Amino acid sequence: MSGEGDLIARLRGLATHPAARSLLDDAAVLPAPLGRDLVLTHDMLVAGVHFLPDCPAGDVAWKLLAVNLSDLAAKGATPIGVLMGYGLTGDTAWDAAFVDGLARALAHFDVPLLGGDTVAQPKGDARVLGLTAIGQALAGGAPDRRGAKPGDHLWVTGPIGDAGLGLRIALGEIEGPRRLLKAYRLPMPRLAFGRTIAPHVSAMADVSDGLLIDARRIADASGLAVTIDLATVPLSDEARTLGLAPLTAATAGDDYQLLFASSSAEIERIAAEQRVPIACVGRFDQGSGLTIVDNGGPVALPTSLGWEHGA
Ligand SMILES: Nc1ncnc2c1ncn2[C@@H]1O[C@H](COP(=O)(O)OP(=O)(O)O)[C@@H](O)[C@H]1O
Ligand SMILES: Cc1ncc(C[n+]2csc(CCOP(=O)(O)OP(=O)(O)O)c2C)c(N)n1
Ligand SMILES: [Mg+2]
Ligand SMILES: [Mg+2]
Ligand SMILES: [Mg+2]
Repeated sequence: MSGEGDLIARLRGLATHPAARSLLDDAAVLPAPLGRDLVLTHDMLVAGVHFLPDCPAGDVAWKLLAVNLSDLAAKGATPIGVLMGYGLTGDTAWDAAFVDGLARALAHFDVPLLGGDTVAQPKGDARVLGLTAIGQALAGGAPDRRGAKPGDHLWVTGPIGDAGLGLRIALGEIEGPRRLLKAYRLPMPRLAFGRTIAPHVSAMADVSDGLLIDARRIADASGLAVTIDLATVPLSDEARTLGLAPLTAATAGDDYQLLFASSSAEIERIAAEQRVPIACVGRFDQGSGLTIVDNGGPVALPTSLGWEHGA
């Protein structure tokens, strides 16, 4: 396999949904879901920024799909299709492994590849990939980051911090169980949980950049203050064994857990029913900004609350 035509020929084998028009047309044509809002998101992955150059191509394909589906999960949406942007670097074995991994990921989430674009990247450039995910909101609409109310609790699904440790394992900085490496390379978007709790939240986002920074974004968007107790950040047993500090976990990012504001008693019932670990990590109040405490005692804010590109 080499070149644009060959890659598209391979992708054609995956794009079997009629809306994809066998990747022979200028665009995909998808019937609009009747009476439901469309949810649209686009996230990119760049080698050296989001994944290490030695990451297996199939895992990169999984992550490209999963991080976008995580944004849909945060809107309580059901995926209905994706469009992919692909940069060719001339490494044809990598391309073939990527397509195989993408096929597995699409099948796992039962989401059709509808189209995309393929371009050559200048020699030596880091690999760049993009994906647009299209979802269908629940009949009640999609939760917003702007809807938190004073007195709402801040909840997060767990664990938090495993992916950050997985990155350190991938970098060879520490040794640790393979499950942590997988948390970094193969995130699992919380689609089913997001869909079920969406009607019971006042605001929701996924945790991509870090628990603290993403919580502050919900607070800022809602015009409120948020207080987070580090003692309640849900760490995995493996992370505890490795001595992960809650503050490190809460600023590491790459978690792809759901973070939401709610005052509903339904939250704990749904989490127990779906066996999704959740933790109440904070609370929204009148005011502005982020305050962190540890078991109620004051803690100074770190200089960085999480990942910001170009910062
Ligand atoms: N280059 C861009 N063009 C248009 N909108 C953008 C661009 N980059 C980010 N956004 C928008 O800014 C908002 C925040 O982006 P981001 O932090 O990447 O969201 P998320 O963490 O949900 O992926 C989203 O509404 C996103 O669609
Ligand atoms: C090689 C490597 N270095 C560092 C990181 C850490 N990192 C890079 S981007 C990022 C935040 C998530 O990516 P972003 O593109 O900001 O996703 P979005 O917030 O748009 O969903 C994190 C935690 C990583 N994932 N891989
Ligand atoms: Mg984004
Ligand atoms: Mg995102
Ligand atoms: Mg980000």
